[in-house]
Amino acid sequence: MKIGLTIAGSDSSGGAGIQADIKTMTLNGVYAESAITALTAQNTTGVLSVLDSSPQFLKDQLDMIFDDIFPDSVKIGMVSNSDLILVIAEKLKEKKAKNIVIDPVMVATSGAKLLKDEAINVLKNELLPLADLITPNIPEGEILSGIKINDEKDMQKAGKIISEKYNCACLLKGGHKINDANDYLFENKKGVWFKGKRIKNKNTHGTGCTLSSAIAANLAKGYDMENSIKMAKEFLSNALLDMLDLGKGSGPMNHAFDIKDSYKKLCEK
Ligand SMILES: Nc1ncnc2c1ncn2[C@@H]1O[C@H](COP(=O)(O)OP(=O)(O)O)[C@@H](O)[C@H]1O
Ligand SMILES: Cc1ncc(COP(=O)(O)O)c(N)n1
Repeated sequence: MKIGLTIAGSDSSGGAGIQADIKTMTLNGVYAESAITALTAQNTTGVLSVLDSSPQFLKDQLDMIFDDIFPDSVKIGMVSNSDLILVIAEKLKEKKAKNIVIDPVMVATSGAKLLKDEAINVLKNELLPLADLITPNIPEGEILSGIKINDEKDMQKAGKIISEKYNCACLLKGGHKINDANDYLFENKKGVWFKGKRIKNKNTHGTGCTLSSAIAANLAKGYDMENSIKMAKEFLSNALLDMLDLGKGSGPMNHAFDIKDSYKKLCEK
């Protein structure tokens, strides 16, 4: 059994964060471990409050994980302050973690800020250089590249800048209304598009978390970067296509679309 680790925040509504990551890794055939950076009180309409883990407690979680069941890949999501970012950077280096996927979560789909302004430079200088892959959305891509992104040409420029700056692969995600949900990978001096049909579904809470943890699961299983992304995008599209409709805002997807019949029976009991 291959092992995936998610280092991220808990989403009380279950659609994003740690909860989305564990479901995604599990349903992609990988055993999931978790180190929780923060508890959020949130639902599909927004984030009410956030309780950060202490740096010492995050350190303890990472020690217990790495010293026992060593993960084959690591996905990092919401980390709201610089002290926690520094703990993660130090531990990833100390433990020689591999296959590191960083989703540089800054703002939730609902609009809530999940990364403090003071932490952006620490994220850029200490954590991103450790990544094998960074998966920014368009607004995050603008902050990391320093350029405005208005079309697919700009996505290509920004993806190249980010990849070269942090010496890793960069998957710039096009979910934010620029195009047909096409994502752009820049890796080893070359770019490739992952085409996606935009699905008419307002329930996109947790798409970024789901994509990055599916990629991490595939890397854990030994797939290369391009195939890991291709399969992860398929998984995400299928979860969106299931048209689950929960909550008053932008709701979660159905990660368990693939086991629907047996799952449905369980739900009916
Ligand atoms: N309506 C949609 N239909 C199909 N794919 C989508 C849709 N919205 C987002 N995606 C895909 O979901 C993934 C996450 O993208 P995005 O929403 O940009 O990230 P984030 O959740 O970090 O803001 C990307 O692969 C993107 O192309
Ligand atoms: C704990 C946590 N982590 C990440 C996200 C971002 O997810 P999304 O941008 O898809 O809302 C979130 N809403 N909550």
